[in-house]
Amino acid sequence: MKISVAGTGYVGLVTAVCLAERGNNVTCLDIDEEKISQMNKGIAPIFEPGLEELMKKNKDNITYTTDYTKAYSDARIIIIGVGTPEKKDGSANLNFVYEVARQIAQTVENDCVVIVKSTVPVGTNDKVEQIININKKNNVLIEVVSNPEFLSQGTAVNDTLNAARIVLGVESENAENVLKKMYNDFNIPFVVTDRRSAEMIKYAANDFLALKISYINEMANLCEIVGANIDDVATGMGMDPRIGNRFLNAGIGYGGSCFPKDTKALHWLASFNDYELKTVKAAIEVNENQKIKLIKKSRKYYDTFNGLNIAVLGLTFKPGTDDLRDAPSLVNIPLLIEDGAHVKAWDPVGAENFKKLFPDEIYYCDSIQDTLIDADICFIFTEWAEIKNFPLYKYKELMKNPLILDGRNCYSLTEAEEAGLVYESIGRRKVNS
Ligand SMILES: NC(=O)c1ccc[n+]([C@@H]2O[C@H](COP(=O)([O-])OP(=O)(O)OC[C@H]3O[C@@H](n4cnc5c(N)ncnc54)[C@H](O)[C@@H]3O)[C@@H](O)[C@H]2O)c1
Ligand SMILES: O=c1ccn([C@@H]2O[C@H](COP(=O)(O)OP(=O)(O)O[C@H]3O[C@H](CO)[C@@H](O)[C@H](O)[C@H]3O)[C@@H](O)[C@H]2O)c(=O)[nH]1
Repeated sequence: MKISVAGTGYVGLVTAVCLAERGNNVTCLDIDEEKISQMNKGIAPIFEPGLEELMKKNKDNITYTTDYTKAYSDARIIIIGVGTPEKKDGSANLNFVYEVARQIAQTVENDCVVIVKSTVPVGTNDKVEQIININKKNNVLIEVVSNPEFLSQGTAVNDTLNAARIVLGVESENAENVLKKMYNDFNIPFVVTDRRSAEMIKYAANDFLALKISYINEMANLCEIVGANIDDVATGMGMDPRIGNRFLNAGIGYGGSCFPKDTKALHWLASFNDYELKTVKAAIEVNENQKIKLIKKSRKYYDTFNGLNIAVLGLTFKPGTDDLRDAPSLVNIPLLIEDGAHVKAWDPVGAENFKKLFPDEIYYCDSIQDTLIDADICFIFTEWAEIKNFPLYKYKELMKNPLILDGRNCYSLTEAEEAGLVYESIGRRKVNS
């Protein structure tokens, strides 16, 4: 049974490769010729641990193409994994999804099931089905199913092969059976529901996690004011199984390709339907402020960044990925530059992508040590293991002023104090203060 996947980003490519790993023949389609040419050479176009190895292992079961007729005409399952980025008003841009729907309608020659894996607002699957039915050239049955994706970047392969659940939003028994067969060898529990509920599950889950992060960040902000320590507060909260200890890391806010846009898209959808999602709105507002928290803290030490040497450790929105979408670095670094700072930065995998956006404005270093040389301040935006394990105390002499502003609580307060660093982190009381 031929499976085709539209879009070879984090979701499309990982899904395709994992389906191949479970014994399926998969065709990957993208409009980006550069990506397709790289993948045809066995190179993964994104940094995702384990992905390139699985691409190589399953190369005989995966075809890469830019030709949608070749991908769709004889496919029995087509998975849509194209982007649904944020529009200016916060709503989701569905143009890529609808374009794929039109291309499917023009080309499919057999009965087939179309799986919408992209994150889309409630009602989008209905619209995809309409577009296909209005435009289809051949007299075939094309069913549309919602099957949202829950993988996280950096652990995408493992998350797909060992997901907590597979959500199937179906409107017919046939579609349900086709999907259950495709996922049979994954041995993961199914949640079977209607299409609209499946679409809603994805947003409700992401927004809940975003809310959890904004909540702990607000608790951290209050801890700073009243003299408590967020590490201990989070530990104490997280041991209650009703709360759980994950997603309670305070910091400079959530970034990435999902939480920022999915909170705004759900809030927009609610407003469009005359309902105000107050909790989600609060999560968004808290996150916006949290992102510039370190800059605010730095004002205690400097009125201006003009002429200062600033070291930046970590550029990506989280460790384990080369993705910069909505990363706090993208908000903070322009503020530093505009104020006249000389910025040097280090990131183990994200520097190349950052260079495409800021080719000359900052200096890219090959090591953490080089970044620290002569720095007046060191900002930490991402908790890469290399940064967390770096013995700052050994290298503090390299800095002009050993002031560390840590947005990801990478070091223990005791460790930092003993090392003689001036160390500011998020939501933690200074030892003996
Ligand atoms: N990134 C994640 O961690 C993640 C996790 C779960 C769900 N999602 C959702 O999955 C969707 C995809 O996200 P992503 O991060 O993989 O996106 P991405 O931007 O990394 O990849 C999308 C790909 O689709 C391609 N594309 C655009 N139009 C196309 C067309 N007509 N035919 C074929 N390919 C086309 C683009 O060239 C690009 O390579 C989004 O809706 C996102 O919200 C993402
Ligand atoms: O305790 C925490 C956990 C995360 N974050 C931040 O939250 C953002 C998102 O992190 P994470 O959820 O690990 O990464 P994503 O790859 O964006 O994955 C999220 O978004 C995907 C896209 O929809 C979903 O599929 C995943 O389930 C969901 O976790 C990052 O900036 C993290 O630094 C925190 O600040 N504190």
